[in-house]
Amino acid sequence: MENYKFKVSDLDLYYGEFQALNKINMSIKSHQITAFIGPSGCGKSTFIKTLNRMNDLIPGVTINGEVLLDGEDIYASRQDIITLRKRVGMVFQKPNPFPMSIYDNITYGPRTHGVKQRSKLDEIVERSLRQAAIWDEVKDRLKKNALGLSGGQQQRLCIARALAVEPEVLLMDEPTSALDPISTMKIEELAGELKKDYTIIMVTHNMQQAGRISDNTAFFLNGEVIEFDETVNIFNHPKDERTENYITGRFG
Ligand SMILES: Nc1ncnc2c1ncn2[C@@H]1O[C@H](COP(=O)(O)OP(=O)(O)OP(=O)(O)O)[C@@H](O)[C@H]1O
Repeated sequence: MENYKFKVSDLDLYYGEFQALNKINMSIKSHQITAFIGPSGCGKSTFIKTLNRMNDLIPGVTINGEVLLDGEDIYASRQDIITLRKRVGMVFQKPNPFPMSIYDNITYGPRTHGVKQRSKLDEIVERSLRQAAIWDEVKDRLKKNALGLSGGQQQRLCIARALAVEPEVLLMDEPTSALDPISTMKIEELAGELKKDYTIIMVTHNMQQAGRISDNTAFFLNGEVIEFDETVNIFNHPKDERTENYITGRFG
């Protein structure tokens, strides 16, 4: 049997009367990078947020269908959102460090989950920052405010913060769109490293990026998944004409 982390069936999402997602069916494999591409407003961000329940608590949002994480329905009433968000972490488009020290940014999540011992917190800080490939740049300034870091460093700090609670999945919503090319390259390399330990799901506007780093790609259009396949197939032999038109730059 294939090793699927998420299995999404017939997922619809409405903002009020407006249907933003229409019958999404998708199985997402563990320890791979899955990319979501498609023109602006097609539902990529809305969909990625359904995977850790970031939008069903918005007033007026209705969700139908099923999202299984390791076979368990994350929308079942017994599901605890705090636990879900610990398992499925998220990094946003704009780096959003908390206005506090680098050390406190990283330890915020673990402390919330009850880790108090100083030596344990120190260990988490070093491990997370190393995993996010930023340890060497910040190890001598852990007590300095995180807002003093560059944009690219802030984004790697946010990745480290997400990793500090040892999630299983990392959702990334256009994590490099606010970054320069060198920082972008670092985050792409990092994603490639992290997939050994985590399942990574990423929204990107940048098709070259999807082509470079993802194993699987879903093409979204008007709230539907038009095509979902291995990235090499999506880019070299798309089955749907709309996918082909999009990846060859004919619209979007
Ligand atoms: N909170 C909200 N309330 C009402 N409509 C919303 C809300 N968030 C998104 N939408 C609408 O849902 C649709 C999908 O938006 P979404 O942000 O998921 O698209 P996207 O593919 O991620 O776009 P982009 O690439 O521009 O970020 C859009 O028409 C958007 O206007």
